Amino acid sequence: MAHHADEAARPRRFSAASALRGAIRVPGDKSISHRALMLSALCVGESRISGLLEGEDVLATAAAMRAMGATIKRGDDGVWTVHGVGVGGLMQPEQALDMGNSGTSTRLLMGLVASHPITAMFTGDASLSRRPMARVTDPLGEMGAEFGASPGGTLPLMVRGLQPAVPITYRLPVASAQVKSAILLAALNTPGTTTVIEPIPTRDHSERMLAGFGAPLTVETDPDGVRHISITGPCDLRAQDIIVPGDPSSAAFFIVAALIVPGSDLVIENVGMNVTRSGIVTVLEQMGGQIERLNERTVGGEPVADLRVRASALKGIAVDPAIVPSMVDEFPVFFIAAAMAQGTTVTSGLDELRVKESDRLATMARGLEAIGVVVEEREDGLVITGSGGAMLPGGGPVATLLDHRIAMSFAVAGLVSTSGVEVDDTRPIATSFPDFLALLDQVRGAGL
Ligand SMILES: O=C(O)C1=C[C@@H](OP(=O)(O)O)[C@@H](O)[C@H](O)C1
Ligand SMILES: C=C(OP(=O)(O)O)C(=O)O
Repeated sequence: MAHHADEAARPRRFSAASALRGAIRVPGDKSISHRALMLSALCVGESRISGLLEGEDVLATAAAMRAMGATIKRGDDGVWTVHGVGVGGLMQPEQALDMGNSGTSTRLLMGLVASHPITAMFTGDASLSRRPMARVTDPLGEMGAEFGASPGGTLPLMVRGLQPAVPITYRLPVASAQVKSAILLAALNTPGTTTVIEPIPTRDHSERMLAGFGAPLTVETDPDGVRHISITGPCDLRAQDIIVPGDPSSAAFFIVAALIVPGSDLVIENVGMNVTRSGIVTVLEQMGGQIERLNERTVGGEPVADLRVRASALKGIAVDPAIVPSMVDEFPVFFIAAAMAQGTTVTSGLDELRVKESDRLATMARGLEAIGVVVEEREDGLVITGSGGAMLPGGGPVATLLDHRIAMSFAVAGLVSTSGVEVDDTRPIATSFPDFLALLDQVRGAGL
């Protein structure tokens, strides 16, 4: 797994672009790709996955599932085949599971290990080793798993699973699809009914895919609108053919780029439009962004559309904190859109951004300052004064702190900058979007 420690940083200057045009396709959804590999590895028989994201985070999940017994291969046609071990059949990995930069791999796999009679050591890069894990070790500990963590409860962390594990009813204290999913995955091999109570809805890919694989999963919404998600285990999963739709979080960089680069008219094909993920489109439309949904359809049990995005005069807004979970990873690039809007954009309720690959509120605030944007950092959000469509001054270098989304966001900012934006390291982009730079070069036209 790449930790980038052994090679030099790869800085790049991103300069102003002329109109973005044409049609592009973004790679497969990262959240869905992780889950497709994990669930396929828990079936007896062969599953086939098309459109799998081949980014470093997903490859970390593939390597871990192989280390626990699954056979996972990529065909020359890009389709992945997985021969699983069956629920209950995970084997003890011989070496530490290297999770690289990936929070999703780490937290979901801890759930799987928690209800198997195996012990696994989880390690990761400097960014992942700072991220909080108590949010998963607390509920998984209630189910009977044991943990040996570094002081502060961070990686490296040892997980000893229990079989049979104990079913729990757990109310999520943070809005986190990773925590919800870790518990649901542990529930697959746990006798009895495990219930996750989700007061604030988060991405529901786990629920959709578990049901698709035949897990006995029920979702009930109580009179207060709170979701109760239950699985009764132990249960078998049935091997599937899965098509992974394009990642809206990756599409977001091109949506924002096309909105802010004058004269742009860009089609982004095959973008996942699950409402638990599409908040960025809603909010950009509220700001005046012209985003047309074409050819709406269902792919692999998920809603998908092609998006036609045209350059638009954006207006600053106050973003409703209720929409935050459906665009939690899109705030870095959203802040670039806000920097180009007319007026002030106010965001709040973004505490979770402080515990992502970097502290995304602080990292974005410092980067925006470095390129001449007026920004106020608050405890739970940023307040950004937009340029009203005028080019941003530019500058840098912007510190990306091992955070792929920071690197891509400032690459987009460079497209509307007078003097260019220097990004200190583009290597982290491979975490989620290995083809990002090639696609950007494809649509950006001639630099000024
Ligand atoms: O479940 C998932 O696939 C993810 C959930 C989110 O994290 P949290 O659950 O920590 O909010 C998101 O930020 C991450 O990129 C992917
Ligand atoms: C937060 C992210 O991922 P993870 O938590 O899987 O590292 C992300 O991709 O923005």
